[in-house]
Order: sequence, then C-alpha cells, then structure tokens
Amino acid sequence: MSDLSLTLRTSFFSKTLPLHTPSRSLFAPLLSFSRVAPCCSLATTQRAARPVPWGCEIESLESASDLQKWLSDSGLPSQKMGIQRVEVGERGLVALKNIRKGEKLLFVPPSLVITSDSDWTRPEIGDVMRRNSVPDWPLLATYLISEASLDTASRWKNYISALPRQPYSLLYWTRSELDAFLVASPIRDRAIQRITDVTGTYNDMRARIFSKHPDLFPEKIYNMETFMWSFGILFSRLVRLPSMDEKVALVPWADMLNHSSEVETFLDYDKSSLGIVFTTDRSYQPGEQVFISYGKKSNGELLLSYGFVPKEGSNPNDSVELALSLNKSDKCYKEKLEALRRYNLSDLKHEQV
Ligand SMILES: C[S@@+](CC[C@H](N)C(=O)[O-])C[C@H]1O[C@@H](n2cnc3c(N)ncnc32)[C@H](O)[C@@H]1O
Repeated sequence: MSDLSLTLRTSFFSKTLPLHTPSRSLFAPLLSFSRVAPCCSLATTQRAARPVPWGCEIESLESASDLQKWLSDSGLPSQKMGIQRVEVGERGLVALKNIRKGEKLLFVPPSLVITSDSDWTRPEIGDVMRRNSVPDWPLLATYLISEASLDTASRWKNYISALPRQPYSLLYWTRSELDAFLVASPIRDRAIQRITDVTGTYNDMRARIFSKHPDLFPEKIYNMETFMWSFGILFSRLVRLPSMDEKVALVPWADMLNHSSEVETFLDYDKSSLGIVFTTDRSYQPGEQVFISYGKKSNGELLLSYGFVPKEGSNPNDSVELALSLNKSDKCYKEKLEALRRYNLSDLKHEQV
C-alpha cells in the first residue's frame, strides 16, 4: 500500500456514515442548535466557496422527475412513493398509495448503486485510483467529481443533477460560525477536525496523484471547492450496507428519504429481492412523508454529518457528554470509582487524575 493510502486511511478509515447503525457516542445537547434547526439556514452564510457547476438548489424539484424517469427506465421498479417538497427536509419521499406496516419498499437494484467498484466513465481515472490504492471515501469523492464534470457523458447525469449544489454541511461553516454557534460543544472540535481531514485529504490527493496527471485531473475540476462538495454529499448520503459486506454506497432514490428519530427502519441490501430496501415500521397514508432512521444519533451528531437538527425535544436519542474527573486524594475515591464502574463509566481515565 502506498503512502497515500496510508495517509488517507488515517483520515477516513474509521469514518462511518451508517444510516443504519445506532451510535453509542454521547454529545452535548446544543441548545443553540434548535435555533438553527430544522433547515440550518446557516448553510447560506458559509465561507465564500465557489458553488460547483452541477447539482441543483437544495429544495429544487426540477430535476426530481428526470431522476425518477431515468431510474425507472434503468430498472427501478414501480414505486409507492414520489419525491415532493416536504415540511421536514426540503425534499423527501411521500407516500402515493397506502403503505402497510412491515412492507418492503424501494428495491433499488445494485446496478443503480454507486460503490467503489462502480465503472468509471473514464476508466483511465479509475485505473490511477486503483494503482494508488485510494481508500473508499476519497475514491468515491473523486468518482463523484469525475462523473459530475462529464455531464451528459456520464450515466449518472440525472442523479448528479438532482443532488444539492451545496449540501447542508458543517464543512461549509466558517471558523467564526463554528465558534459562535457551537460554543462549549464537543461538536465544534469534531467539525474542525473533519474540515481539517477533508482539506488534508484533498491536499494529499493533489500532491500525490492529481499533480502527476494534470491531463486527467485538471485543477479547474479537481479543487478544494469540488472536494468540499463531494465530501458534503458523502457525509450526508453515503450508507453502509450490512448485507453487502458492509460496503459503503450511494443509493439514488433511497437517498431522498429523510430521517426521523421516531422510526426504527434502516436501509440494507435484500438478498431475496436483489435490491436495496427498507421495511416500514408503521403504516403511511397517501400524502404522508415516509422516513427512515439514520441511526440513534444525538442532535450534535446529526448536525455534524447531515447538517440538520431535529425539532427541539423531538429526539429521544439526544444526549449529553459530561466530562467527569476523580481525584485520587479524594477520601471517597474508591467508592466513587466503584460507583462509576457500576454505571459502565469505566472508560473514565481515572488512572491519570
Ligand atoms: C439523505 S439526504 C435526504 C434527501 C434530501 N432531503 C434532499 O432533498 O436531497 C440527507 C439530507 O436531508 C436533509 N434531512 C434529512 N432528514 C432531515 C430532518 N429530519 N430534518 C431536516 N433535514 C433533514 C438534510 O439536509 C440531510 O443532509
């Protein structure tokens, strides 16, 4: 494995963005979040990044019908849901017919899913990526940019046109916005770390690959702005599919589903129907928005990866991280330590206090 893949793995190897995996981390509940939620209007006041020349406005439905037509022409079976403007999440999938509890929906065939194994419209770019053992995340980020820049020559044209030109993402927040809105929150440091990781990954890719093949990777197309966009898309839409060997994938159509903390249903590959599905945990009437779960995440985690915060008080998985310390000179040190262990707080770094 080359240095590059090692460096990139350091940044992204442990990154998971499972729409299906409950999180066990605890983060501070950020009261200030609820003032930004649910649509994160801050997204419009970001650093002065040049917008990418593809995708659409985040609430746009213009490209949605083209997307739907292309998907059904390409093998997506007839759907009980359609893309509509919704109150929660700008655009979402809305029931067009009665949907029963326990029903499987979607059935997106693997041929319509983007993974690290997907064919590149320009195979010579994929060859360079493979030769350099680029890990999944930066590989998929580069794949998205490559296919987006090819416009109608890419088979993903209709999908990319329906992606937001600027996804809601903390990647676009300026340092002073992070300082102001995430004051005293651990999410502030994690957001800064994430921005540093994405920036570092782009710089590595540029130094070790892009600059060596300027004909394949012109800076006009492969630059910090397009990388921020593609990572913003990956953070907010990539799923890990347990039944596909934990592969990470972009699943067109399924990625129009918004999150609700009230539902407990996750995307996965269904071996019997050979498609990506989820099973409803409630019934839906025509006109109701259908939701999945992005995982049992706190408000802070949802903001960090998806750029939104649920309505105040609506997330039963919201949680707070409390930093506790225990002093060895405390005369009740032993008893307190035992009590902490009893409540599974044993990862406390009591040795150092
Ligand atoms: C997988 S996409 C879902 C489709 C997206 N609404 C669209 O129009 O492209 C995830 C993004 O949808 C939005 N979203 C999802 N669930 C939401 C919710 N409960 N409240 C507000 N925004 C939500 C956020 O912008 C998030 O980054």
